[in-house]
Amino acid sequence: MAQEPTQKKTPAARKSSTPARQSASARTTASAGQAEGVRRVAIIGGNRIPFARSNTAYSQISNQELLIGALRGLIDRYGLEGEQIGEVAAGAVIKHSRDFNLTREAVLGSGLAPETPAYDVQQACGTGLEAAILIGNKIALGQIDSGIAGGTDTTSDAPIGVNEGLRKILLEVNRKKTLGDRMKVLAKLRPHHLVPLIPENSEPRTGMSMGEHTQITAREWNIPRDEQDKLAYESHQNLAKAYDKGFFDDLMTPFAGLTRDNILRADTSLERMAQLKPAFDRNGGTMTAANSTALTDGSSAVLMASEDWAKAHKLPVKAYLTYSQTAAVDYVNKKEGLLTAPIYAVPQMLERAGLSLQDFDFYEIHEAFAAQVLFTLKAWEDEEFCRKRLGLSKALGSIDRSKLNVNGSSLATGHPFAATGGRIVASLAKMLEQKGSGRGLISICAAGGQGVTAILERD
Ligand SMILES: CC(=O)SCCNC(=O)CCNC(=O)[C@H](O)C(C)(C)COP(=O)(O)OP(=O)(O)OC[C@H]1O[C@@H](n2cnc3c(N)ncnc32)[C@H](O)[C@@H]1OP(=O)(O)O
Repeated sequence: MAQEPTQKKTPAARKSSTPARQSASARTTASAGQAEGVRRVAIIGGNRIPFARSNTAYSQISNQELLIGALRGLIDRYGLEGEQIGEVAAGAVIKHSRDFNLTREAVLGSGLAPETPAYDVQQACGTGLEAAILIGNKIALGQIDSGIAGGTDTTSDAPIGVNEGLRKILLEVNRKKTLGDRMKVLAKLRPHHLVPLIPENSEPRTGMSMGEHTQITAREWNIPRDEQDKLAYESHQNLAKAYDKGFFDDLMTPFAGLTRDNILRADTSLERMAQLKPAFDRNGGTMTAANSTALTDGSSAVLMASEDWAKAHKLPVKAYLTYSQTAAVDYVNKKEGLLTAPIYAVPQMLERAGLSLQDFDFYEIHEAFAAQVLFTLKAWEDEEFCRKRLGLSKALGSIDRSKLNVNGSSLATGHPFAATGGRIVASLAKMLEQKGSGRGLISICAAGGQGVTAILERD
């Protein structure tokens, strides 16, 4: 990497400069060395609806209905009909202005007790995981005993805004009291005012899409096309196998005629993938429709609780949320890679947990793009980068790739932005339950140069 170091602080210096964040976000709760008065945060289980390629099965369905779909399945699975839950935190990355508190509206339509408080969270693609961390911290501190974290997104039903000129005219019309005055304002209307504002998948400060940003970082890290295609291919194979062995039977409820993610291509081949044209840079770009996530509609929800609440409800605990960490990079002035923040968040979290990168049974690295996963792993293997940029004494090292995204990830499931965190938390908790004990790492990159990471454990 040619860029200048941006994080020169030693881990100790970092620690003293952000005391409040450490206590609140780093240690949600833990089995060992647990702070007094901090409770363990149990993951009871999750539910999602099958994810759908945009403009397919859910094209006529709103975000609110999608979120209700995930909540309904969770309510049925865990006997929560009419139950008052401590809090529900969820969100959508793209929502209509009418959905000012989308989560509350979804709760009112879900079958949970109407006295259940609910609110929206927004942390781009990290929304679902951030919601789980929020709920987890409140459970850990004894502020609530149970909670649901979730997320939903639909790019099929994306809001279309009126352009600035028309908006100003309409507001002015609204302020006028007489018909005559209103007509005078309306007379200012010109054809160009009718051009709509279509939502864009681009960063407001650069005007570049996430794919364009990521293609630049992929090039800086020399991530070959065939490695990206292979990762995408394996994601599809792993997801197909997970369906075949019934992994999703108690993690998913059919919705609007779908019983499986319809982005999954169990029959794709590396040869077919190799033929695809670059999607974000025609001049030698390595990222394509196959090794990038497709635009997706879907939702997810995860039930979390204190151990006492779980016991009282006779609900077994699948895993515990023990650590979390968010980080951000300066992709505007320092030109750091837009989706590189998890590269920083993970070592900070590991340091606090007293763990190494190799101390995990499962790695769930959200596949925003295959290249993002690959440059994240490459950065952790790069001694110079780890010393200069992460303030470490040596490289974090490699992971055992057979433990990575073993039941498929976003390239195969799709990525309805805010729903991805809930999908991953629920799947990982189940993987730990199936294994009997162990530890899993979650890493999610997000727009705005941010990253949200967490650790789940089962003892
Ligand atoms: C923090 C974050 O998470 S950032 C990530 C946020 N998400 C994004 O930015 C979304 C990025 N993705 C996109 O913008 C779009 O999906 C794009 C631009 C990559 C591709 O869009 P499209 O060109 O509309 O994709 P489309 O589905 O039509 O696929 C194009 C071709 O690839 C083929 N294809 C797609 N996936 C595969 C696959 N796995 N195997 C084989 N062929 C495939 C399709 O069949 C299609 O072929 P055709 O042209 O012969 O019909």
